[in-house]
Amino acid sequence: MAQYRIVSGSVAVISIQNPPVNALSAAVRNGLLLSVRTASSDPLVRSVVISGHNGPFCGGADIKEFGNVSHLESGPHLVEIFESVEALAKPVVAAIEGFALGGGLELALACHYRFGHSEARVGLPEVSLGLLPGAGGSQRLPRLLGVRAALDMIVTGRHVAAGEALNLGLLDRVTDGNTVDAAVRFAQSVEGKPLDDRRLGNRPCPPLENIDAFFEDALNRVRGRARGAAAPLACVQAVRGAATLPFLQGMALEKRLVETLMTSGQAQASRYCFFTERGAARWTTPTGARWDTCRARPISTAAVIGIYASCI
Ligand SMILES: CC/C=C\C=C\CC(=O)SCCNC(=O)CCNC(=O)[C@H](O)C(C)(C)COP(=O)(O)OP(=O)(O)OC[C@H]1O[C@@H](n2cnc3c(N)ncnc32)[C@H](O)[C@@H]1OP(=O)(O)O
Repeated sequence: MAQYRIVSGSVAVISIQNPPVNALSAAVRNGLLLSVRTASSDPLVRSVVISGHNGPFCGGADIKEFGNVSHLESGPHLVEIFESVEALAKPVVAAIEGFALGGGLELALACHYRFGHSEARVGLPEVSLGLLPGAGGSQRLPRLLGVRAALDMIVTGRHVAAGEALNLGLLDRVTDGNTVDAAVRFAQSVEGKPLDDRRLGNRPCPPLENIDAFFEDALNRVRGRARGAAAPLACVQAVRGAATLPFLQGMALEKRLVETLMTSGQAQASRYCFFTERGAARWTTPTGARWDTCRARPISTAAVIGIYASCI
């Protein structure tokens, strides 16, 4: 779901509500697109803030829906939602608390401004799921950060802390206080200002010297580390597309690459690992004891069982 409310007379606050990580399930995607359209058509609304309900901004696409066509198709595609956000004629500010990961960061990249809490972290960890950021992230991030920093984030999938994200230019501002309140005040201050420069889809990628050699080297390094994994190589190809193609052609390349990865055995196995690891952490004995709640019993006597064979 997405909650929609108007604050301070002119700011629409859209809040993603899907605990525990505010993943972008079909219901959230439907709510988000409807809210964006409502904000667009309401003449009283002059700016928009997107946040996560009760803490985290968004943990990304709903991984449970992957491989389930009927779930995926019961909501709009992320690419369509993010295009509507970016195209909105009113400033949109992402208010990031907790984390913005995968599709969550891709949503923030479609916003015109990004505010983060000082303890928030952001990242595009799709590669760990055998995927690439397939909702515009592979095309928008290089346009914002430049190829080197974007490629590093996309190929490693690492989580970046707010301070580093601010230095990289990924976040526009960081606050220790209430992120939504700060974002609302800022949104009001930029109402009516031009937005063209703020739309990453409109920007060219910052130029890079010796582009062919750079990507050849990147592919070789990734090939050496990837041990047969397809996703890291596809990530390099997609970022190369961002550096060399117009935005829409880059988006088409990203789509082709992610569609191939999504049905691969490697992606299916990675999803299985994701949920199994979390299941293992919840495992209990039949009495309900868990690794983190039980205590070792004291040992008072011990015996050694076995055969001792000495060499003569
Ligand atoms: C269609 C376009 C093509 C591709 C686009 C892909 C874009 C994507 O967004 S892919 C997903 C990218 N996101 C991630 O990889 C984030 C995965 N999640 C995490 O790393 C962590 O869960 C966390 C968000 C950092 C939170 O960690 P923690 O607080 O330690 O909680 P957990 O125990 O890990 O998770 C709690 C609970 O939430 C479930 N969950 C987490 N993330 C997702 C998700 N993205 N979708 C669905 N469910 C998610 C997790 O399984 C746990 O639930 P259990 O019932 O306990 O398993």
